[in-house]
This record gives sequence, C-alpha cells and structure tokens, in this order.
Amino acid sequence: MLATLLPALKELALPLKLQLWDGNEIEIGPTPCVTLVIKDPSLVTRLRQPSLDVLGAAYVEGQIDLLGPVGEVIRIGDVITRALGQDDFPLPSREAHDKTTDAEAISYHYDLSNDFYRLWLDRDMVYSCAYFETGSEDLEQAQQAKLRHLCRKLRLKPGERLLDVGCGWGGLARYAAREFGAKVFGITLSREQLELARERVAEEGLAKQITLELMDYRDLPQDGRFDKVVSVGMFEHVGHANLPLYCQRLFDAVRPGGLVMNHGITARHIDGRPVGHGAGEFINRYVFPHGELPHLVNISSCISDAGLEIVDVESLRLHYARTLEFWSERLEAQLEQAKRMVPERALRIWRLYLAGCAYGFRHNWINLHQILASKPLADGSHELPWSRADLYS
Ligand SMILES: C[S@@+](CC[C@H](N)C(=O)[O-])C[C@H]1O[C@@H](n2cnc3c(N)ncnc32)[C@H](O)[C@@H]1O
Repeated sequence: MLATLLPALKELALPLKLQLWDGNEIEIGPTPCVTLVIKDPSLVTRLRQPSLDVLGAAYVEGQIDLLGPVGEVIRIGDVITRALGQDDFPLPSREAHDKTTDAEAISYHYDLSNDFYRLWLDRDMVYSCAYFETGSEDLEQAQQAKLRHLCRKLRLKPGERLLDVGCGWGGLARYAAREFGAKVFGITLSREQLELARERVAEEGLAKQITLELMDYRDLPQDGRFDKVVSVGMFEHVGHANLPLYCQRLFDAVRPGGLVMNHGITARHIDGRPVGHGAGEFINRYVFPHGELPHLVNISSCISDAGLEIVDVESLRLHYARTLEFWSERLEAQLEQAKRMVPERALRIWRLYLAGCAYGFRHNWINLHQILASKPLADGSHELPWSRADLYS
C-alpha cells in the first residue's frame, strides 16, 4: 500500500515527513515542518483514501502522532484529504434531542476541567466568538468588546431583567450586571461551570443582581418576565428538530417590546452538506456530540415563526477565526500544564478541535451570526432607535 500512497503524497509537495513504525523516515516534500508518525502499519490502507475524521481519530486513539505546528498539521490534513479523499460524504444526521442526551453531551464537553478552560480562555472565561473592533485587539480586549457589543445591541438599561440562556462561566452575566446595571438570570447545563460562575459572582459582590441555575432551556419560565434575552454559543446544541421549541421558549420568556439576541455558529449550506472532508464527523464524534449547525435561513425561519421580528443580523465569521487562533495559540504554548489537567486523549481532541475550527472559520466552512429580534408590541411597534448609531457612539 505504501508503494501507491507515497507517490500520491509526493505529488502534493507538502512540507511533510513520514516516520514509519520501523523508524524509517521519508520526506514527502521540501523542508518538512510536520512529521506524521505512523505507529500502526494497518493504518496505511486507510490513509490511501483519508478523511479528516480518519486522521483525527487515528491521532486521538494514539495510532499516529502529529509533530509540528498544529495549524500546519490542519492545513496539510486539509490538502491531503481534498486531494486523496472521497467526495461523497453523507448528509449529517439530524437527531432527536431529549433532556437526558443533551445533559450528557453538555457534561462531556463543559465539565472536562475548569482549570483546563481557564488556561487558554480569557480571564472572564468567555467561551464564544470575540469581537474585534479594529482587528488589532488582544483576546481580553476583544472578549470585553463582545460583551459590550451584545449589551449595546440589546439596549440594556439599569434595572432591566436579562435572561442569559447558556451562561457558561457567567462572564456576560457579570458584565451586564456590573457595567449596565441589569438583573440577570442565567442558566447552564454544566455543573462545573455553574459552581465556578457562582463563585465569581459572589467574589464580585454581584449576588443581589445575578441568579444562576442548572436548568434546561425547555424548563424556562414562560410568562414574559424578562425585558431582554440573550443566548450566546448555545443554540448549536439544540438540534434542528427542537429549533421551533427553542425559539418558542425565547419568545415566551420575553415581554412584548423586549429584545432577543441569538449569537451562534451557522452552517455553510442549508441542507447541511459537509464542508471539510470529515471535519464535521470528527467534531460530532469527539468534541460536540449531538451538536448540529443550522443555516442562517433555518434559525431565522424558526425565530420568525415563533412570532419574533428579526431586526438586525451581523456575520462575525473572521472574528471567530481570530478568537480560535488565540485559544489554540494559548493552549499550544501551555501544553505541559494542560497535560496535568486533562487526560492525554482529551488534550489531543481539544488541540485538533481548536486549530481545526480556526481553519474552518477562516476558510468559510462555517459562519457566526448575531441575530437580534424584537417581540412586537400589540400595535406592531417596537422600542428600537431609528438607526444603529447608538451602538458605535
Ligand atoms: C459554548 S458555551 C457558551 C457559554 C457562554 N454563553 C459564553 O459565551 O461564554 C454553551 C453554553 O450553553 C449551555 N447549554 C447547552 N445546552 C443547553 C440547554 N439545553 N439548556 C441550557 N443551557 C444549555 C452550556 O451549558 C454552556 O453553558
């Protein structure tokens, strides 16, 4: 098999070296910066028609090692799988979601280790796309700018009640309470997140303004008690089948005249056909089980059908590429510390996931949309200013 694989790889002239199970080294292209260590000879057959899922799984399960800058590893993986891989990937499955499967999926990802996430996220541990007003900000500045951008889009005022659906480690809740005087109710399905988020609320003396609970979005109050609703990086876990219910819950939670912000990752294609040879399969298998990415059209349609009026949409695709590059660089710079916090297998998964998603956003495989919607008042009016000028003043 090696006899057919090597000429095919060499044609790609990649900066890659193979190291075989017997110690032999073969240079595939000029000045290699990445070494693919094949520990298991049976893998060569599968590499003849590779996918990012096959390569990623082999790395996670320890059948191969990948040495060199992780960004280059991903780029080389993409070139190889596009050149040698198959093209007929099936459409991703759209699954039924219930509270139990969703709670397990959330725990798998978010309860991994608070220390590990603290290592490479910003100090507020905001785990979603940052906002780069000029492109020259560092991660801390860009995450603070994102929190401000969200609160401004929501036209948040002192004393207003804000619901934060999928509140993570509480960064937005604390920002909205501290900087905008809001009263925040936040929910998460992760026990680890909740514990640390509550600690941070108490440390900042914000306990009177912020309540955080372990709660599924399906159990939210439905009496329009909130002035504003925000959901950041959460709806990717909902699944197509439950999008109408999710949007209905947001509608029912907010008062007439109130605003709803849905910030999340969206698919490149409406039918969900794969982008990146096997990247989606890898993410689904190892990173976000039961995750599903709707297209902007799917989520917009559900928001509208629920009775909300979409008033503003912004794409932040390259902002998420930049955010993920920061996360990946920070993790790569601290691998020794990370090894002490999570099992080797998890570290391998998260290294590929962060660098791979940075690459995916950069190459337009996926997008990020902030969708602002208003719950119309009885006479059809809403409470928004005439222009967006206030967002930038
Ligand atoms: C990517 S994190 C984003 C956290 C936070 N919004 C941020 O920007 O840092 C996704 C969040 O959604 C929450 N989540 C996912 N599914 C949920 C569900 N069914 N009900 C409530 N929260 C959920 C997770 O627990 C997690 O806090």
